[in-house]
Amino acid sequence: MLPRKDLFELPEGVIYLDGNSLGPLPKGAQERAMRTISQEWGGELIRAWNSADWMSLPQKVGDRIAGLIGAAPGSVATGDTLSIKVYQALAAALKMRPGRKVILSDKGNFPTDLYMAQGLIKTLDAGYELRTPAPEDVADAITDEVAVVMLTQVDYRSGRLHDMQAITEKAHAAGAVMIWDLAHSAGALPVDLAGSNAEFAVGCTYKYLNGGPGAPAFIYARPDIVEDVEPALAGWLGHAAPFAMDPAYSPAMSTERLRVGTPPVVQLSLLDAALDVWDGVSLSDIRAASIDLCETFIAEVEARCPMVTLASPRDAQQRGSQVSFAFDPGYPVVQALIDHGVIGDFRAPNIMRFGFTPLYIDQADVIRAAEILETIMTEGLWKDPKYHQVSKVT
Ligand SMILES: Cc1ncc(COP(=O)(O)O)c(C=O)c1O
Ligand SMILES: Nc1c(O)cccc1C(=O)C[C@H](N)C(=O)O
Repeated sequence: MLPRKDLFELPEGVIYLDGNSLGPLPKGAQERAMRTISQEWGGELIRAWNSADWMSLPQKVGDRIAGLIGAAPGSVATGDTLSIKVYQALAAALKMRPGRKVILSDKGNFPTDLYMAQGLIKTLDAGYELRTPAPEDVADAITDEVAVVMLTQVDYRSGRLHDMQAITEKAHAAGAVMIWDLAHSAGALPVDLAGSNAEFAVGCTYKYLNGGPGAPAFIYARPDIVEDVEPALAGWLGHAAPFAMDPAYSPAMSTERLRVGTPPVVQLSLLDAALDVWDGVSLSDIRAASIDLCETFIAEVEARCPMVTLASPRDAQQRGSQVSFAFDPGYPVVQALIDHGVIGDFRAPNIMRFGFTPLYIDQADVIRAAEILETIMTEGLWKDPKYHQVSKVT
């Protein structure tokens, strides 16, 4: 059943190992976006909110994402950016634990998650503290001072996987609220969000869900607590009756209260079409194929390139759907790889990062990518000065 390369627009001659940063364009998505623009917006104008049912699109897409992360229909809202959703989840979670002053994350978390916590702490000015131990020390750092544990399940740099079930249980045993960032999990591996019992989860849709650059983010609130969730950003589309235009805010009685303003309709319809590639796909099959691809890549690269060091967990069960290698200087090596048709990316200070997406990457791609890396390393092609010019986006 896998891979399903024919469902994607992939440029000829490119091995794309960066779907963990920006997924490729699914074939139906372009047509759907064009239809939304020309027929719905162009032809229907404002009537399209009803005639094309734009108003239901955020919830419809939320339900499709819910199906991919082990959440119940109605428990996932879409819109805004992941940074905003992190802020909302954290602000709501802190309100649920008055008297506790510690936010626990880890020092490997993606910068925006940490910045959101730092910014919120400053805004609240109520003595909150952000603690960021090493990822492997998080479980031991969960104490009864902790209000919220906020972690990204798969570390964006190393691919290290937190044990969602065990950490959530530990957080709850200590009386803390749990927030998971699923940016590098949704569409990458099976997630049992409802089974984990976490209160909140957030994520983006432009990586493994292939929603395109700037695609809307998502937020989950556990159904049994949602009516107690206090929205920090009380936007009109999170109101129980937006078109009542009531000057007083009254939140929707569902995760919809975590919506803020007007949904990005073109991106949402594109994402809706992009999610079609998951029809009939089992995430357990994806996980098994992803592990095979990662294992092959590690074995091939280690056999061919002794100068690089594995910077991801060696145990596949402790790793998401990416493999990182450390090398100094990694940046020009990645630029040379891109120039030779293998797209991965570089993360400072010295990480060469490769994402494995079984929907459109197969074993032959992985072996070819390792061969090209070997040529670049053994022939020193990366030393060419043109690969040392630093771009804005790495
Ligand atoms: C774990 C994680 N959180 C947040 C973000 C970014 O959030 P935003 O979509 O708001 O840029 C990323 C990637 O950019 C990420 O990997
Ligand atoms: N969101 C991105 C962007 O707007 C530009 C370049 C990269 C990104 C990313 O998503 C980076 C990604 N979260 C990472 O894991 O590094």
